[in-house]
Amino acid sequence: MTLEKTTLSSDFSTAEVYEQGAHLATWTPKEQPPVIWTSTASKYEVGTGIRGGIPIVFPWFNAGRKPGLTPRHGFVRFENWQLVSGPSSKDGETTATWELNGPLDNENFPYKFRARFEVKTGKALSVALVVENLDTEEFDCELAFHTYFHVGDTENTRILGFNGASAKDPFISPAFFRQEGELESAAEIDRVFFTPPNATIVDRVNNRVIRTHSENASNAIVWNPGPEGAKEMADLQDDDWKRFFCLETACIYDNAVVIKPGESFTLDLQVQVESLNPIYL
Ligand SMILES: O=P(O)(O)OC[C@H]1O[C@@H](O)[C@H](O)[C@@H](O)[C@@H]1O
Repeated sequence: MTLEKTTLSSDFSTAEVYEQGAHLATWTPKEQPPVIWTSTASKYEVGTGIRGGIPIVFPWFNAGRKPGLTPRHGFVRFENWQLVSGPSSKDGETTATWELNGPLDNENFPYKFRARFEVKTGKALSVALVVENLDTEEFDCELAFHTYFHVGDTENTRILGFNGASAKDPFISPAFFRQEGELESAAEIDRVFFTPPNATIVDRVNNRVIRTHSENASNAIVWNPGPEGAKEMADLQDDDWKRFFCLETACIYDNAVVIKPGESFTLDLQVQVESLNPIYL
């Protein structure tokens, strides 16, 4: 069975969003390489996550904050979301919205909720995940956009914005540390920052910078599997670790969000691309 996909085209850029997971797979500004990347080895199968794009992580991140939470990164990326509005175009931007209603069949999150994923593609890409609590009890949850960014060479990429931030990195040690200096490579890293994902990605090979901004996120995570990790992942080509890294927009760990009955929380992300200015080299 093939996965249903919607294409949002605007005067400036194109986005493709799959119904399964409301998964934005690509975002490509006109006459440029993709900014949001998906693996050519990705499987587009029912019940299997797409390797790339913007996987929506909810209601827990990774293995979650207590034992026994499966699947990794929550279950909504494997569910079919419904396109409820759009795509519609106005003033050079195209928008569309998908919706998913819970509870779903997961004993670890039995609450009634509505999740909406809003996409706007134009000169910039804007996405928002709005989670509404329709239950009689409050719940807490972790949320993330696990975004895969395309760069020419992860080892020749700078990521500016996390100098001085509190951080944790399982590749280094389980302890907290302070990020000293900017990230001078986007390769072989799994680092959680306790600061929002307001960053400038300097891609010297594609001669451009990608800017990311979020109003409501509390954490940023930078992840790339490196050469050994990529070999172990069936839906990545062996050298794909050179072509992408994830910069995640998140509220995780102690920044998990409590949503009261009748209230909602919005996780947002804006992505812009511009030519490389030598001040960033
Ligand atoms: O393979 P998944 O579930 O899409 O997750 C991708 C990666 O996500 C990262 O956040 C994790 O730290 C990695 O361990 C994991 O491999």
